[in-house]
Amino acid sequence: MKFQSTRGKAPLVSGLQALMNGLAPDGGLYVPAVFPKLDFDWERLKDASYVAIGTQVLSLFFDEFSEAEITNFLTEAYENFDYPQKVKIQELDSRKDLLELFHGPTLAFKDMALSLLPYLLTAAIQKTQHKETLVILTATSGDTGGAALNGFNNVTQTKIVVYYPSVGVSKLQRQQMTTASGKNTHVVAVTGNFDDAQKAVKQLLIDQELIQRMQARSLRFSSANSINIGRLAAQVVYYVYAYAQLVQKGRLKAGQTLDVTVPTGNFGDILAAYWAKKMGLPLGKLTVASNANHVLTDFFASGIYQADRDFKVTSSPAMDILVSSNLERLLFDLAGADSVAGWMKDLAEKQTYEIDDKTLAKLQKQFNAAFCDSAQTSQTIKKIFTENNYLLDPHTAVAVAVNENFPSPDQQLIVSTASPFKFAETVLTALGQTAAADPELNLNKLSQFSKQAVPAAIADLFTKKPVHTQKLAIKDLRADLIETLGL
Ligand SMILES: N[C@@H](CCOP(=O)(O)O)C(=O)O
Repeated sequence: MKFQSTRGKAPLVSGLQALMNGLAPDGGLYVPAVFPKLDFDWERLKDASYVAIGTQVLSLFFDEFSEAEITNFLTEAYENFDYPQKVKIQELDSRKDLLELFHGPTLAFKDMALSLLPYLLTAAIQKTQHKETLVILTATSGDTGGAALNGFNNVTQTKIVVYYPSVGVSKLQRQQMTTASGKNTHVVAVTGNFDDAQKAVKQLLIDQELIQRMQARSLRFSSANSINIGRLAAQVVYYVYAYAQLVQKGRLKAGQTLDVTVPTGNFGDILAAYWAKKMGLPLGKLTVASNANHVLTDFFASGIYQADRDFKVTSSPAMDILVSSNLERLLFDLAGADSVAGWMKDLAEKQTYEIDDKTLAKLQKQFNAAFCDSAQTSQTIKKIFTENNYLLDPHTAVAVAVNENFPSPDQQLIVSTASPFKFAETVLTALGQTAAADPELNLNKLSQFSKQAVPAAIADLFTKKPVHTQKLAIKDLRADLIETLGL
């Protein structure tokens, strides 16, 4: 399998190369040159394990690895998940199921890909006989950072660098990042928002002067964000697994249409659903659920992407994003590299672009999009707890609320991206409880109120002392990297 850039100006590369590069040298994102098709034998798949389905899907993307190698990566990556099947399907009502993707070590869906990416990357380094250390640049609005730091913790031949916004992330997300103990970690709070950090990362990844200095020190950039193809491929797996499980449970007949709703920020998770559909999975409408930063809702309605607007800090911080990177991959699929290159140039220069009517019509045929503000998010948390005795985190609550906007005859899958304990303060307040200033106390309060145990993965998190206390302006990140890497 070869990979091409969405902007059409970079050479075709192998899967191993695409994994290591992270971003294509022309600033575009890697996509499969020819889309693989899955063989859906539901009689067999309905009883298959997550690892077995993962092996089948990932072998199509990364044929440089043997099936046995991929099975080993997946087995080891998900070894410490707190749910034996790795992801859980939770029935909400007769037509709706939640897909819980937060049973990994940092309690967010990011663990699904970021527990695996270190295995894929280190194997790619070995197979291509590269001697360099990978410097993995990562921008986060809260969840990716913790998951990347955990996944790459002390992984040989890697150094993991995380930039997070100093304002907006939850106390628990901050604690996960600032207490990362790996010797290969560098974590910086930035005085800017996620978009500023992501823009800086993308610029650094293709900074030729820096790349040359790195080469002289036997260092090489990669990324742990969903711009990395390894993230996307790993996320396709859970849609296939979820479908198989719904068939197994009798919630779906093989071949029946399943609609999917995804709380969306950087567009990686919903793009993975679109790719699964392209590979032949019988998915229907894909619903893009946004919070008060509803740039995507407006775009799907009008065809105008308008990033130049107020950035809002909301109760669903991981989705506080105005420039959704992976939308570029979707647009490439619908309109091709020349159009994408032009739109991305407009976005960089004018913070806006407008797609043509034909592309907009194609988008609207496949996607719904709507948003929900923080007040509706709270109401949804309360309603679902009262009616279903089920605790939603704020991001999932956004998706549950938005899903209500789109009545459909088809079965619904709503992606549940984080544990409610990651956002205990917000969840307690939504439930009418008084949240304390002390985040550890809130974990216990939420546990008592909901009669659910605090997840073991975070039980002693607040006993750890933060070791990463650096705070920098975006303009100083390059100089800091030069100093940190000894360039
Ligand atoms: N929601 C993310 C933002 C980064 O997205 P990614 O999927 O590209 O890593 C976060 O929580 O950091």
